[in-house]
Amino acid sequence: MLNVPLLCYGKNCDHPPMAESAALEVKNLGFTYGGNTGPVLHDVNLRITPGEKVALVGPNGAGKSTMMKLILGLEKIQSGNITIYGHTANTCRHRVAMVPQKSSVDWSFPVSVRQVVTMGRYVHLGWFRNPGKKDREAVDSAMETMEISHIADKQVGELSGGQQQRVMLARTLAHDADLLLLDEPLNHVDIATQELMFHTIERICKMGKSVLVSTHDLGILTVHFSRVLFLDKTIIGDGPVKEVLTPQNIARAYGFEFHKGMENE
Ligand SMILES: Nc1ncnc2c1ncn2[C@@H]1O[C@H](COP(=O)(O)OP(=O)(O)OP(=O)(O)O)[C@@H](O)[C@H]1O
Repeated sequence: MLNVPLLCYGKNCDHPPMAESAALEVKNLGFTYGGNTGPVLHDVNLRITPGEKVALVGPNGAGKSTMMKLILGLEKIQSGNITIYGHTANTCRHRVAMVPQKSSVDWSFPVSVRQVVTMGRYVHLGWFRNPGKKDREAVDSAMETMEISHIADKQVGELSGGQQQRVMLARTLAHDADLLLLDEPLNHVDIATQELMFHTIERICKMGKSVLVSTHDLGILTVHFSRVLFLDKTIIGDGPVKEVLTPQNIARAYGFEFHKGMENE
C-alpha cells in the first residue's frame, strides 16, 4: 500500500499518487546542453520507492545537478521520461521540492528567513493568495524543526552557511513535498547542522516521503545511507554502499586508484 498522505495542493491536487507507483521513476533519460560537445546524461534509469532515502554520488560534472533540474522541470526533458508517483513529471511536480546547491542561490536578495520559508507554501497557495493560518503554522513548524525560529526576521544574507542551509531545508519542509531533492546540502555546514539534517531526513522518510541527496562526502554514506546511486553521465552503480563504491567504479568515475584504507569504511 502506498503510505503517502494525500496533500491538498490547491488547484494542483487533481493528481493523487497512483497505487503501487514509484515515488520517482527515470527511464532512458538523456540530456545535452545547447552548444555543449556531448551528452551530459545518457540512458539514465532509476526507481525510488516511497519512504526511501538514497544518496547520489559522482565526480564533478557527472550530471547530478542536471538530473535533479530535469526532475524538477528546471530543464526540459529531451529524451526518455520521468514519472513522479506514476504521473508524467510535468503534471506532478508540485510533489517535488529541491534544496539547490548553496552556490546557486543569490543570498544577497533582500528577504527574511520567514519569507523564504513561506515560499515553500506557494505551491499550495498560488502566487496571489495570502498565506492563511494553516500556512503560517506550517512555516512556524518548519522553522522550529530546523531550529531557526529565533532568526525568523533576519535577512538571509546575514546568516552563516549552516543557517542558510537550514533555511532552505525549512522551505522544503513547509512545502510538505513527497519527494525531496537535496543538492549537496552538506557542503560547508557544521556538524550540528549535518546531524539535524540527517535526523530530519530520517523522520520524513518514516512518514513515507522519499529523499535523494547528492554528496561528495563518501565518508557519510555507510553511516547514513543503505542505498547509493553512482552517476557518471549514466548510472554505473546502484545498491548498497559496499557494492557500489568498488575500486573499479571509483577508478572509472574519478580516474584514480582506490585508497587502500577506504575498503573497510
Ligand atoms: N547551464 C549549463 N549550460 C551548459 N553546460 C552546463 C550547464 N550546467 C551544467 N553544465 C555542464 O553539464 C555537466 C554536468 O554538470 P552538473 O552540474 O549537472 O554536474 P554535477 O554532477 O552536479 O557536478 P558537481 O558535483 O561539480 O556539482 C558539466 O560538464 C557542466 O559543465
